[in-house]
Amino acid sequence: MTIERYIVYGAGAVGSVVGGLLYRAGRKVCLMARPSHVSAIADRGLRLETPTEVFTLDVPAESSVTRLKPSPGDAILLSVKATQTAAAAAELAAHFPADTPVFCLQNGVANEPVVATSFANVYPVLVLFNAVLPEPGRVILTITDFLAVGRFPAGTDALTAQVAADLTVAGLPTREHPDAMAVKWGKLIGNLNNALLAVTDCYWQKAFADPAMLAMMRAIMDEGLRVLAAAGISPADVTGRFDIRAQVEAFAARRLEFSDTPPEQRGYPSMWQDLHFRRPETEVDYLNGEIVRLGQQYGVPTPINRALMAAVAESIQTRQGVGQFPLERLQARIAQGETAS
Ligand SMILES: NC(=O)C1=CN([C@@H]2O[C@H](COP(=O)(O)OP(=O)(O)OC[C@H]3O[C@@H](n4cnc5c(N)ncnc54)[C@H](OP(=O)(O)O)[C@@H]3O)[C@@H](O)[C@H]2O)C=CC1
Ligand SMILES: CC(C)(CO)C(=O)C(=O)O
Repeated sequence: MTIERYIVYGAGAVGSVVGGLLYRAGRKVCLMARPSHVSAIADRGLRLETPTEVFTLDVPAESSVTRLKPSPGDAILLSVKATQTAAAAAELAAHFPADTPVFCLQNGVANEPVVATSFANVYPVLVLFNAVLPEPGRVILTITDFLAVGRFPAGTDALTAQVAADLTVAGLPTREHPDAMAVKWGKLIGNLNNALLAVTDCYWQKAFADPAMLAMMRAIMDEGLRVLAAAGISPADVTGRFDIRAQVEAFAARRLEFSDTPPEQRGYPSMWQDLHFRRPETEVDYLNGEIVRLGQQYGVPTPINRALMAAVAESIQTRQGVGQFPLERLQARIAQGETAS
């Protein structure tokens, strides 16, 4: 099979960037998005802002899959939050044949197994860029790095090669990886910090310029790595620079450069966006929650990730948005948890 059309299911921040750039590169694309985003795109086009360019795209967008006629060259790029994966997979399975390839452009490690119960060809995709959808019809790509794609549960094939090539031509450098789930475990360790930045109201560049935030990020990731080691899970090193501690050090060395990031270039993690936009839920159960559950199973204490989960849950419950737990408050909560356990 050759992919002839990309259907982006759940075109929010990530899906709009990927779908928009693929469309701009001449690929056939349809975004499946919420009605407000679809009508803004129909009225004014999709405004895509990257660190170097701003352009508007008349990319096709629909709010229901029932408006699409399935075709043998279709591939689905799934970019809903992990909390929405089961519902998305059920809707997709009712409309598309079971051999339709589904690429999971999502964080966490729980999406692919769910999608694989309905679809035979499932592909984990590592997304290492930051995007924000501040309002319907407008998406901002703030920090760009690279993507990686493989088959689920393992391997690569002709479609991973095509997707890597298509995304790379579109301006999103993408490599194939034979153990993409191990790559996703590695990404999950970094994503444990999403909760920290959300509850302290911080963006990536500022966090990497702040020694106290760096120390906390390291403690969060170390706890996660201890749990994975006990569980026998080896997160993959995709870049050759994926020693997480070394990365933190490297970022620390760029402190001055990062401490002066203009507002439009600030990278806020997806969970910060969830709290900021007062969304009803976050992915915390699929990120820090994985570590807490595995820690429980393998007898590794996880007071830091537990405290982060509780802080995110409390922020959602009170609907007070980001920044409800400045670092000192969070540290006090962690200490309380350590004493209690
Ligand atoms: N943003 C980022 O920088 C990055 C995010 N990621 C990961 O990528 C994934 C997507 O994140 P992100 O793009 O930020 O999330 P968003 O919430 O911005 O995008 C998901 C979109 O899908 C929509 N949606 C859900 N169900 C449907 C449906 N049935 N039909 C149409 N639209 C639907 C949601 O609408 P609604 O909100 O109304 O439910 C939302 O607009 C997550 O797993 C995230 O962790 C990975 C790397 C970077
Ligand atoms: C890549 C990164 C860390 C970008 O913020 C992300 O995965 C997220 O926001 O969820």
